[in-house]
Amino acid sequence: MAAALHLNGLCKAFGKTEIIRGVELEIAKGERHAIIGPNGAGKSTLFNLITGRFPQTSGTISLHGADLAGKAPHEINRMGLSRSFQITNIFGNMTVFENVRCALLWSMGYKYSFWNLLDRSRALTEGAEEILEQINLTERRNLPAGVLSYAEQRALEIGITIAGGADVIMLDEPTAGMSHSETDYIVDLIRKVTENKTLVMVEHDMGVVFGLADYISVLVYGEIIATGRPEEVRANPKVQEAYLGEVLEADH
Ligand SMILES: Nc1ncnc2c1ncn2[C@@H]1O[C@H](COP(=O)(O)OP(=O)(O)OP(=O)(O)O)[C@@H](O)[C@H]1O
Repeated sequence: MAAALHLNGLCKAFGKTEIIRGVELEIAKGERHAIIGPNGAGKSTLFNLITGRFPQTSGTISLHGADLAGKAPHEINRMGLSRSFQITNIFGNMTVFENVRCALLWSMGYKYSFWNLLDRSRALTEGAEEILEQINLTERRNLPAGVLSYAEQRALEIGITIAGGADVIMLDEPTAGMSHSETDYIVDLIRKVTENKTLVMVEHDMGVVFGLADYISVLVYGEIIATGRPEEVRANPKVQEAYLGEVLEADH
């Protein structure tokens, strides 16, 4: 079976500066995979390459075996990959329910185009209600999204990301700026909504990474210096030296 995501010899240069330098990475279907590494290592760039925001300089990216070369972000989204943004994507004046419904309409509308209007409207409403339930926002459904707490807005953002049923979910620093209790809440939510899906996330909080990820890849200066199970990565001397030693010390 093809990997959910396969990066092969992936490179990206901005002008003469090589930012991603020959990344090889295979993420199996159903795996929760975290990409960690120091600031400026290229994690966001890697995300932007996978999601089609930047074209790669060389190498290939495949999603379930299909080459993504030349595909626009919305095409990649419709092939089953959905990402969240560090900066929130929410419409503050629209209700929580409308935000989710709108995301569903956008990402699934084309599949419904042959349905009649009433069935389509009913399916969208039911789909949005299901997502609200999953992200624990059913009771907040009629509030303008702008009045939700920060953690609730991030939960809504995750709901918007999973709307449309993508099976590869990419989250960029999902717990950035959160307190411990908010972080625990969002981690539980991510675990729940990514059940049976493939998760790729960039995250700086090592508690989150080690608690959630099945596999971790460490990106340093545009190269993956290690990939493995959390305990293998933690014990890897190269990783300790390049990144984790410092971060884990800072955490204590
Ligand atoms: N569009 C661009 N043009 C030129 N250089 C860029 C561009 N985008 C990113 N870079 C450079 O690429 C390098 C990697 O940046 P990137 O944001 O991918 O790192 P990161 O690992 O996500 O960092 P952080 O953890 O701080 O978010 C940085 O030196 C950055 O200045």
